[in-house]
Amino acid sequence: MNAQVPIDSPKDATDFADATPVMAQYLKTKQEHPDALLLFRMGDFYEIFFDDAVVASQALSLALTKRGVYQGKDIPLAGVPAHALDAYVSKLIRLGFRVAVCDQLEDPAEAKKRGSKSVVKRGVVRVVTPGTLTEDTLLEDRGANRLIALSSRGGVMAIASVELSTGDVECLEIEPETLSSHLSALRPSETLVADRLLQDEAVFGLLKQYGGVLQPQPSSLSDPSAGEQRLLYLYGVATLDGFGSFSASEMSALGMLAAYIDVTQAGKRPVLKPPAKVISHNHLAIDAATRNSLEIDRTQQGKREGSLIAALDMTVTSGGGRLLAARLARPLFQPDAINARLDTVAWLLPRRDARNDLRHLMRSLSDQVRALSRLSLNRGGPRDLTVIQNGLTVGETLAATLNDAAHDGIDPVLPAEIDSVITALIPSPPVAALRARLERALVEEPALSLKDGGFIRAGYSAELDEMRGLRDDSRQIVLNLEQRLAAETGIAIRIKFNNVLGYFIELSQKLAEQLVAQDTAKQFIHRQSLANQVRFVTTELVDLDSRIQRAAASALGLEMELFETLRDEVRSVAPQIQAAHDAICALDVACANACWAEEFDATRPVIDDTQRLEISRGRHPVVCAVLKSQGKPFTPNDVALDAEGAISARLSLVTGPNMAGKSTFLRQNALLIVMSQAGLFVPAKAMHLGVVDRLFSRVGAGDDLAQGRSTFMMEMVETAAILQQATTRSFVILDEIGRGTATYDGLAIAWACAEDLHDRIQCRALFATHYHEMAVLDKRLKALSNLSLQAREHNGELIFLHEVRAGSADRSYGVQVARLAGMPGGVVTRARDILTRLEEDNQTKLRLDDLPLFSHTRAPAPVSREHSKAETLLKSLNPDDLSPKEALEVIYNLHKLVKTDG
Ligand SMILES: Nc1ncnc2c1ncn2[C@@H]1O[C@H](COP(=O)(O)OP(=O)(O)OP(=O)(O)O)[C@@H](O)[C@H]1O
Repeated sequence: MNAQVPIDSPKDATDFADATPVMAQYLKTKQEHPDALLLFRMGDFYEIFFDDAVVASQALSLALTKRGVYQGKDIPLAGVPAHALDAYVSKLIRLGFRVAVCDQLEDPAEAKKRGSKSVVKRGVVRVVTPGTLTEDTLLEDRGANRLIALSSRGGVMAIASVELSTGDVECLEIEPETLSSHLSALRPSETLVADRLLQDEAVFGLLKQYGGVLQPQPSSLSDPSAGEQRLLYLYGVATLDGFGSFSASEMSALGMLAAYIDVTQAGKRPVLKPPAKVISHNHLAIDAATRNSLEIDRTQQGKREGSLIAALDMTVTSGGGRLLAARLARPLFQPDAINARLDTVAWLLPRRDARNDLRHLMRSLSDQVRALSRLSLNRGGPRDLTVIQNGLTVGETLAATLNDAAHDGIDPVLPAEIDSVITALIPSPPVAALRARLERALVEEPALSLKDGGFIRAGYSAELDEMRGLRDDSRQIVLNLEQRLAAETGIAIRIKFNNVLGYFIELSQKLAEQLVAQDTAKQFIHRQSLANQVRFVTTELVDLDSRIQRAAASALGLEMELFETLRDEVRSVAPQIQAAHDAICALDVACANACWAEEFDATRPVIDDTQRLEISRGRHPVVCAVLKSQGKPFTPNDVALDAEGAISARLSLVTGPNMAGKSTFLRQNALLIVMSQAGLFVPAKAMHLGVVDRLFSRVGAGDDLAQGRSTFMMEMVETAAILQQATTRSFVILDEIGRGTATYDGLAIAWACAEDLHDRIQCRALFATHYHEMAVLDKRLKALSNLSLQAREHNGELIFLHEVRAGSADRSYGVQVARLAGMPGGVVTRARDILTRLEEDNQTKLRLDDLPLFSHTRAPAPVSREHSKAETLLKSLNPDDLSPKEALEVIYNLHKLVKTDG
């Protein structure tokens, strides 16, 4: 949802004559951020005024009150405690709002020095939007959070994408018809798009569906040359030459991102990697409908549980989890690149001990790049430094472990990926120096917040140690004073502290009265009376208080300075930290796949650029795991397809009873292709894959009522897209095309699609159908074969074998499956009866191998219907004549009859 914030704040508010100085400051800030909810820091709260207050109070269930008057009207007010900001912002973001956070930029005491009426300086420190989150509390652990920009120049479309929390930036040129494929691979949380492009209905429709929150941008922001300037500023470089060359549309998209980052981060520059240029043709294209139907990263119900990634993900770091998801979202196309990934898994597979050591080490890591991103945006704390330190230390140990494994004599050839992982993890001299410094500087478990201090180790800075000494000594002096006053007065004096009064003496009412009655009472100055307590200070205590505050403030101030120095040092080696992090993610993914391969007996696919697909004893990675967890077996199946038709058919028709496993078989083969091209081992005995350029799946669509399309219409739209876009190198699975319409229309459409796939497109394809009549196609189409899944009837029971065999099935056993599903016995018997008659009828009326002739068909003749025994019994009764006992008897009789009927 892209929530619009209604703004009722004064529009012509240039002079704010009627406003108090603080309100004028608020109104001016609001004018600069009209589209965001403004959270305005006042003391310990973020206050929200005017219509924002009304909206926020509803969205966050806050009390709506009022404070002051503007132009004769009360000003509505809501507020959230400053310490709980993240939680509230997160809720607002989830609801689709943009939130501008306006902070106090100086200590109120500073402002007071300028005069009693002066206002504390405030400014918007960031605008929080769904695509620009950086806080762990606001982000999903294993999910990417991308902001993208879509642009079109001279007929060329481009997407630029940034993940602010990890620093990943990329851009790519795309063909307009592949927009859905790219959007569904990137899954942006927020999309920037030039106003002009939104007028294109097709683009708008896709963005609405897959683009997250849309942020239309004026065309001035999509100008490529202005974009270049913004990029230079964002990266703090004088030229972009080092980044490679970008087309006008890529530059326009990158420029939109840069402008948006500048606004939302209030001018702070995150550490970003140079934009990686993605070449669409180097990847397997998977359109949105296919991705959805294959349930790669989530099920059709939107859950991770039950998806391919959930079944495969054995990574131990969140970065590794994100990388695995990214690799599955965008598998590769070049055999060399795929084989390079597979080499790594193959190398790790036999080294079980080393793998366990590596995984154990990686488990101790926190998200380094997210910590780095927060530090670069001045949002990080001491714990983020610890995360970096730990990452560098563990990285070095990982490199050493890999080095040892490389010399274990099992296989002298080191895969290129492992080699580059080791290189990235061995620290350069400045990184090693930083690690050593962080180790010396930081305490083991620093506080979360910078303001709490105490994170710098004693002994790191002599100056800090001295100030802390002073502060701690003063505390001892307070204790001494407490004891002395107690001795002098004979009263158990307690010295306490709070932020308002500083140090004070607190006594119960009774003790206070005793104190006041004494001669010594003069030195005690009354400060406050509460219900049961009275508070005093003494001049000595006030003096001591300010000394302590000064020492504590200077110690904290110095700690902050030390923090900033360390942070800048971290920032200066950001590229090396990012490279080490990326290396760990790649290692994690490879180790995870090796572990998965070991547990699920997976194999390395042979990848080349033939046009074959041969799988021996393949298994569906998700269904097989589910059945395994229930202690049930999964039946492996083979497939052999060759687009050139040399070693096998290129198109197989798959028939078989309902529930026999047709859909599972189709999807399993598509998923094994996705896994192989993502560089992962696959659940099969053997697999040979000639790389696929585009993968298409049309499997059981649901209604898309939101778009006003029926099931059948959706099915036709998706099938049309497949037939228009598939190439000889594509792989297509079509499941029960045409089932959503009248039988003959459906059969005609399915038939024509199969012919088109076979004759014109000539790609590898599996086509499941219940139209058994289509089996005769194998006589006409030379590269088409029939496969079927078998079921047997045994003692009236239907037994599914889940085994794929050559040849076609002759029956669907739909009626038996209906019975298994618990359909009432009477309906099943009746259906069986109708089926027999329809079959007899069809045999005389239809000759479907002459398909074009079958349009002269008649609807089947109505079938006479006999009453069941239960119905006859019921008809013979008059309920009014029955006693309760007789009625009960009738129920028992009916039950018996229905059981025998069923
Ligand atoms: N190879 C297999 N080994 C074991 N069980 C299987 C296998 N394939 C499928 N199954 C089981 O059979 C169920 C039905 O499979 P599936 O949905 O693929 O059948 P179908 O033939 O497509 O059915 P329909 O024609 O009704 O859509 C699955 O949920 C799974 O539990």
